[in-house]
Formats: sequence, structure tokens, C-alpha cells
Amino acid sequence: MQAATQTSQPDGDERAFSGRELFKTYITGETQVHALRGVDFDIRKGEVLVLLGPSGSGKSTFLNIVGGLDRSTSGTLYYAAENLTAKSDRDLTRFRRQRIGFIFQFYNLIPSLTAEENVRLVTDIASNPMDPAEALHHVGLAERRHHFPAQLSGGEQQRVAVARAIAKRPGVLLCDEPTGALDSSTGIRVLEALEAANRELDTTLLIITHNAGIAAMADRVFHFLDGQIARIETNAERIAPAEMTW
Ligand SMILES: Nc1ncnc2c1ncn2[C@@H]1O[C@H](COP(=O)(O)OP(=O)(O)OP(=O)(O)O)[C@@H](O)[C@H]1O
Repeated sequence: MQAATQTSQPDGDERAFSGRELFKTYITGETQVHALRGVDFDIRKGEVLVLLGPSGSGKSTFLNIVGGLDRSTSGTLYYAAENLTAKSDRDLTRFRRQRIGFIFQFYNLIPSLTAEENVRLVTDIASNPMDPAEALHHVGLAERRHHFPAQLSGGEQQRVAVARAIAKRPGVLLCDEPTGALDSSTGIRVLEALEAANRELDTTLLIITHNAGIAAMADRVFHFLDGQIARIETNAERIAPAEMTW
């Protein structure tokens, strides 16, 4: 593993995100929390990034802003040539719906719908979706598509959530602790599904985790500390999730 501290992207690659001097301050009554304190970064299309850092260091705030769920207090953020900071709320929502898939620690599936129906909720409103069965095939759950969430393990439910996220063919998947509720072998299968989306669909992948072992599957690792990216580590090679241990 090679360590590097530069924030610039390798030459000649297509840009996914580019952020400059991003600050985020939450104001609650008399209290101000400086969640992001001047973050600069570039992320290239198709990159796999892992975000590490102590609790409260700003990782989720960063992910929510990059995904258009929230806005920075100041600074600029681009997705390719689109200036996200200049967008109206309506346009930012449209950007998020079209380009971004989210995966959270808890799967948020609808219990009364089958796996396929859960995915179809998204494909029914997307502009160029995959067939739900194809999305479930991508995560290795084609055979289980008529099962309800309660009939699936935690890892399988999370893979349905991955299928739901990739079914609208987003350019980017943002994952906040996707394996946080899973044991290691089940978590690795979820990471394999995410890595396959990156490899087969060229989806840019950002994964927040508290598990430093997961960093091995990344092209680069952003280390957050006190609202800043304190260090960027570049992996000489990516390790397949199946080869990882923790
Ligand atoms: N909506 C909010 N209102 C006020 N403060 C907030 C809000 N969201 C986050 N914060 C604060 O901003 C700081 C950064 O939080 P954030 O959730 O981004 O950290 P994190 O690195 O993702 O932490 P964790 O690993 O525990 O999820 C924390 O001090 C947190 O308490």
C-alpha cells in the first residue's frame, strides 16, 4: 500500500466530483457545529473510495452533500461539468434522483413487498432503468426475487438494497456503513455486489466504514479528522472483497 497526500486526481481521467473549500456548519439554537472545515477533493469516474475516520469527523455530512441530500454552507461542488452548488433545490433533487444511489446500514425495504417489487418501486419512476430481475441477478439474488424481506437474511436484504440502488443505473453509489449490521462473511458478499456494480457498470463507489479492513478494496482512502480530509492514501492495487479478511 502506497501512501500519498495529494488531493489531485491522476491526469487524463474523467472527473466525477470535484469539491473546493467545502464548509458545513450546523446551527442548533446557540450552538454551532463545524462538521466540514474546508474540504478539497477530486474523485474520478469509476473510482472506488473508502472513507475512514473517527465518529463525528464529518464522513456522513460529506456523503450527504456529495449526494445532494444536503448543501454545504460555503464552497463549490461539481459533478462532472454540473455545478451542484448553484442548483435550485428542485434541480438538486433531480440530480440526486437521476445520478445517485444510496445504501445505508439498515436496508429500508418495504416488508409487504417482495424483493422484486421493492426494486420495481425505483425502476417505475426512473428514466432508463434495468429490469428489476436483471438488477437482482447482478447481486446474485435472481432466484430469490419473489421472497419477502422477512424470508431473507440480513446480507440478502442488503443485497436487495444494492439491487434497488443500481437498478436506475446511477453514476454513483454512496454507501454509509453498508456492512455495519452484518457479520464479516455476509458483509463481504455485500461488498462483492458493490464491487461488481463498479466493475460491470462503471459506477463510482464511495463507502463509509468504521472497518479499516475494507480499505483494501479501494483505489483511494480518504481519512477524515475533525471535519477535514487529513490524509489521502492511494492503494497500489485493489484487493477483491473475497480476498479480504478482518
Ligand atoms: N443535523 C445535524 N445537526 C447538528 N449537528 C450535526 C448534524 N449532523 C451531524 N452533526 C454533527 O456534525 C459532526 C459530524 O457528523 P457526521 O455525522 O458527519 O460524522 P461521521 O464521521 O459520519 O460520524 P459517525 O462515524 O459517528 O457516523 C458531528 O459533531 C455531529 O454531531
